[in-house]
Amino acid sequence: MLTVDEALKQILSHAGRQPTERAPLADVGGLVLAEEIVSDIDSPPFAKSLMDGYAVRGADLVEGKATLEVIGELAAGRESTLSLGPGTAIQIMTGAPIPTGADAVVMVERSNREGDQVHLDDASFLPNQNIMPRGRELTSGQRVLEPGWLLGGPECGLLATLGRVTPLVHRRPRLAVLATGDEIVPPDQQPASGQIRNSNESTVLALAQRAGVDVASLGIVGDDTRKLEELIREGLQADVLVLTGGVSAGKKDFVPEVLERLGVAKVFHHVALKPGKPVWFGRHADGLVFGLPGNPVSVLVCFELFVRTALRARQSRADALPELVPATLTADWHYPTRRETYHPARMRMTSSAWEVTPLPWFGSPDLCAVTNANGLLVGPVTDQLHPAGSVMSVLPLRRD
Ligand SMILES: Nc1nc2c(c(=O)[nH]1)N[C@H]1C(S)=C(S)[C@@H](COP(=O)(O)OP(=O)(O)OC[C@H]3O[C@@H](n4cnc5c(N)ncnc54)[C@H](O)[C@@H]3O)O[C@H]1N2
Ligand code: MOO
Repeated sequence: MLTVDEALKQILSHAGRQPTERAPLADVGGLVLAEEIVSDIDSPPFAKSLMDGYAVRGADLVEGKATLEVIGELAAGRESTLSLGPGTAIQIMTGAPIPTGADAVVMVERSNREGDQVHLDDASFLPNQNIMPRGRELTSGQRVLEPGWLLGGPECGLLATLGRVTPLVHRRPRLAVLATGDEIVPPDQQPASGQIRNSNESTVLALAQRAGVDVASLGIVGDDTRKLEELIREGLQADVLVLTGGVSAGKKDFVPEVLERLGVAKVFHHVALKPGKPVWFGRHADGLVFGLPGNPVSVLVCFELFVRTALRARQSRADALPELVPATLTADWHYPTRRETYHPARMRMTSSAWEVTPLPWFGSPDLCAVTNANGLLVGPVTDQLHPAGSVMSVLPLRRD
């Protein structure tokens, strides 16, 4: 059986790429850039004042002191026609262009104005202070963003600075989810004897929405190959189709055979993972299909490990793989397991490191325990006890 690491490598190599498109800057937050961005401007475009105060010639100040004649005023947004001669100052606002002749700005708090005269007293005065030179942030011709970068606040702000209002991005992935199983009923229904409500769809939709993906729900299909085929066909229109249930060894576990019959090429089935062992992954012409085991925590773990990685890889993100963090066990943990286990846990940052405490948990159907978790503690294959103080790996569960 594949290990989790081997399965992740398979996902990276089969993920494919989302097509690229130009999108309005207002819509690209959370998407991934697909072009190199080279600045065609200097920023700031002119030397500007970083403070409200007086533009001066450093040579006029002795130990930060001078009395100067104020010859004008400069607000941000105005171009300066004034120039500074010996013994003069110009009142200037933050963001305004530095006038010719000035080489420092003294903050207004260090001044005392009397009519056209200003007395300056700035004990910490330094030449060139409070001026941001032209091109200090970036210069024309400088490469500022690379393909594969996630567009967050600073990146979108920088694109706006450069006037790049329709950047080339990887199209937002579309994910469709289909829950399978005769016993599953919609959450707004009262389950009859032997039935349970569909929790997996809501779990997957919420995780996918938070991952910045467009989502569609295909509802529930019973264990009926003809109906399954029909709905899977519809689901294959999405970039990523996620099915839940019907992938293990039961007599009605039809999902793998129907997928293969519809031309989805199996990449793997079964990973040495708990929960989530029967997970199925395949690809077709334009997209990917995950058959997640029906148990609710298997769905969560497989989404965090595999679906999220695929979504990131399809957008060419360099950080596609799950990022585990080291954390110190707060108490002895005896968890003998023959499959690498992702166990609900609470992480806490101390002054110097992460600590982790496994939570009480009754296995893959126990979703309730996970609502208290902020991480999945990785239990390696072992029958040995992990003593308190051991450094373990944890997969953080981000809720923001
Ligand atoms: N003989 C074997 N039996 C099982 C194996 C195995 O290797 N050999 N694997 C076990 C493991 S591990 C898991 S996990 C489950 C997964 O099985 P399936 O993917 O076929 O899932 P189902 O049997 O359809 O459902 C499992 C469980 O989850 C509940 N479920 C299903 N869908 C939903 C939903 N949408 N919302 C909430 N709960 C759902 C379902 O009622 C079952 O209780 O197989 C083991 N068996
Ligand atoms: O792997 Mo199953 O997901 O243990 O419950």
